[in-house]
Amino acid sequence: MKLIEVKDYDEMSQRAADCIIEKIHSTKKPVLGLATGGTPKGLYEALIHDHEQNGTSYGNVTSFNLDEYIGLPKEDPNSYYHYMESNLFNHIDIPEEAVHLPSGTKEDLEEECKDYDAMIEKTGGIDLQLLGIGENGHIGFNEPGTSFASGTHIVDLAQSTREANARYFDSLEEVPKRAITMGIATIMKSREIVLLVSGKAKQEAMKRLFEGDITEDFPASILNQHPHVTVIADEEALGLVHQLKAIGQK
Ligand SMILES: O=P(O)(O)OC[C@H]1O[C@](O)(CO)[C@@H](O)[C@@H]1O
Repeated sequence: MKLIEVKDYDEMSQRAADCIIEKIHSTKKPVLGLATGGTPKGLYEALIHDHEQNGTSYGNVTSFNLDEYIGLPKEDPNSYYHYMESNLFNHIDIPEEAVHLPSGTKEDLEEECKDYDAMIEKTGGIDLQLLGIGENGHIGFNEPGTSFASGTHIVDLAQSTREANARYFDSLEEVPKRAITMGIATIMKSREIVLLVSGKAKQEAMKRLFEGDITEDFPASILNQHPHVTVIADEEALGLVHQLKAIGQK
């Protein structure tokens, strides 16, 4: 894994935007894997700014999001579909038919999982997958214990994940208990992965990631086996990693 150490959230967002813009310019029909959560919001703002100022076009881009809550329709303000529209898609020129999120409202969710993986394959696979990380090491909504062989699937959300995401809802009770997520194997098939990490709350997760033990108890650890991962992390997130290095150098 390549590590880019940055000062703070804003620098992380700009560096990540640069990676994506470069990918769009250098790829004929770029396929982007996109993420939600608090972490990529600044990156999306930077992409919108660049689109407005420099005219970077998303006319040839196809996107696949990592995950969606089960039971929330697209219009729900807490659905990830709504998040993507308001934080990115409504402000760039990506064609409506080119954006994909797994649906959490289909009657046959098992079929939706299979269709989602098939659709990614059909477009030729993901060129660049953006990831955030949960404090427990989840990527997408793949909670600890998820099989590394998993394709897109339905998950029961960990209580800690529901609590962390309750800040976006009126109450914890309103946070859905299940989600549909790209699996670990789906994510690992991406040709390139960019993991964004910011803030003190992610220190422990960064320490575990860079310690390098690969275990399903810590889903992000599998990234150590991917040939092309860039981690863009800020000083706060790297606090414990720096301490580890300092101890190793003594
Ligand atoms: O970016 P945040 O809000 O810290 O969330 C981290 C991770 O948790 C999720 O929001 C899921 O809980 C992911 O989408 C994200 O990558």
